[in-house]
Amino acid sequence: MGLLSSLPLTILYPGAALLGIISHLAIFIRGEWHMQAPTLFWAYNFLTTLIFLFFHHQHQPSHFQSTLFITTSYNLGLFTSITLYRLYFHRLRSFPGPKLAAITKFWHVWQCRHGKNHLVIESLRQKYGNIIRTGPEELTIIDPSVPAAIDGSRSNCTKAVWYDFLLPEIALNTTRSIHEHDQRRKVWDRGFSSQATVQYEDRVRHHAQLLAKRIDGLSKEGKGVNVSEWFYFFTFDVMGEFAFGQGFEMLQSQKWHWAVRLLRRAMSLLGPFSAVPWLAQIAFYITPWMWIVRDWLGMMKWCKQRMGERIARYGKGTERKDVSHWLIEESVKGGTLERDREWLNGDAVTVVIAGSDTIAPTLVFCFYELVKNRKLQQRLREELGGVDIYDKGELAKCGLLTGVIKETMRLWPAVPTGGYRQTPEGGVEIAGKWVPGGVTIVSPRWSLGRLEEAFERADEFIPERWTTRSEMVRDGRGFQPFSQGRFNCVGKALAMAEMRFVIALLVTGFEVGFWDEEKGDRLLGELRDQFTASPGGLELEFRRRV
Ligand code: HEM
Repeated sequence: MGLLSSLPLTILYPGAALLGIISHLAIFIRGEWHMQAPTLFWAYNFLTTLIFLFFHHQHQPSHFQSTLFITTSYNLGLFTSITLYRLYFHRLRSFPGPKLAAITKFWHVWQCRHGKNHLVIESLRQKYGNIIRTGPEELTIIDPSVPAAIDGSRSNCTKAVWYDFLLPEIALNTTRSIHEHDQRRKVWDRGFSSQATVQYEDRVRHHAQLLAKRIDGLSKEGKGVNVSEWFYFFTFDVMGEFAFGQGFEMLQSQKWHWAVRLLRRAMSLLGPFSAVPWLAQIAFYITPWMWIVRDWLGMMKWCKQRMGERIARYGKGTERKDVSHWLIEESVKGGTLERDREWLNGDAVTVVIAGSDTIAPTLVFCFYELVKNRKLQQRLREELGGVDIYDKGELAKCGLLTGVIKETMRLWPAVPTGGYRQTPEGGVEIAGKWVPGGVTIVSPRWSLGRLEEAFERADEFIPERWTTRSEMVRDGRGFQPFSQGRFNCVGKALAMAEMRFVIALLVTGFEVGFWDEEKGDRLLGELRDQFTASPGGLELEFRRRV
């Protein structure tokens, strides 16, 4: 510090700038830094305060100004170096894309401020083609071969930094360690074996019937049904039971449960801020009082308490088997219940979000398509006419029903752009291009489903492409609504069975149309991509069939 005071400011400022350049080239250029964000934040603040106090102590008349100039010089050096490097020397510099996106992910945050990442990427595709540099270290590749390249059995890709977003919470779908994931997945697979899922089906049916009853009630009162609420009430109630053996009782109370409300508000954070996981770390550690962070932490606390109660019920003979039963059983058997508490809490939240926030939007969009095309609705009803809809096997054989669900998932994917992967250290060839290691790959289902080279009349809803008109699927490799490989959806079979049953129950029970002036404008206009799709409101008329 003595040296600092003897140096003239004309040397001090360029010196600070040089230090900025050196810290980029020697330190920050390597590895991942997002998890260190809170530490760096405090370290920078601490050093700035130290410099300020030093100048103050030296009775410098302009100690505030000198501190400001030193820190600004340092940051100028650091960020100029980062900018020049990312634009002109980076391994991805030859890939096309917006210049600002190559410099900083804040560009993406700004573009996604309204939660429309799926449309942002579509417009980039129109402008730059199918391979776009959407971040300093990120490529978005819209090609049917990408899902297999990043998730297929021969892929060595791992989950990208995005999955650290929710740390310190840990869960099956967020851990980035392949070893940890595979160990945990074995436990989950037991909870989703055919023997286990048979026991959940009763609960799905019970809640679906309650949903139909509520819809019938509203119809008798001459009211429209906002399916963007009711389908969520249904799926969250079912998944609450699977996770904690206790639903949210929204179908009963006919209103949002406060914890689900918190969860959905907190999920909106994933829309714009998915691009900058380090900012989420700063928010979690430094500003836990911020409203949106508070929502998330409040919801987590609620889930932890429910999981605590669920554990207390384990083995008492009164419990009904749910997903948690299998997760808890594994920990009890291994004598690791206390050690596994973080996993159990995180996994419980995963069941709730992964199971409800995916099925609900798929059902909403499915009914949107069925009311737009009443003839299709009628044909579906005819197909279901002679079928025992309570027989899962019979329903699975209904080609048009499955076609309608698949076509919904193609055009309106529940996970529109999410599922980011990171290339392995040695790099990998994707869509005919060599991609170096450590690069995030985005393979957006929203755009893949709309590729004309993969689907004939790609923008049209034609369920027959999955049944009698298979020539309309030119290249089906890109259609992976449940993902594939080791990270694929563990709840796929359950989800398909659940969706088939609810659709069959409602289509055979009701004539469904738009309510009043409704045309679906809000549904699409307010649709947000926040890892899962969050549709706007959709008011429908359900008329009980005789
Ligand atoms: C329409 C329904 C569903 C769709 C479209 C869907 C889609 C997906 C996708 C795309 C992934 C991969 C996500 C990623 O790469 O980060 C995934 C993973 C997962 N899903 Fe689903 N899902 C659905 C329903 C369910 C249900 C009902 C459950 C369970 C109750 C569930 C549980 C999970 C879990 C636990 C994972 C993580 C698997 C792992 O990392 O090993 N999903 N799902």
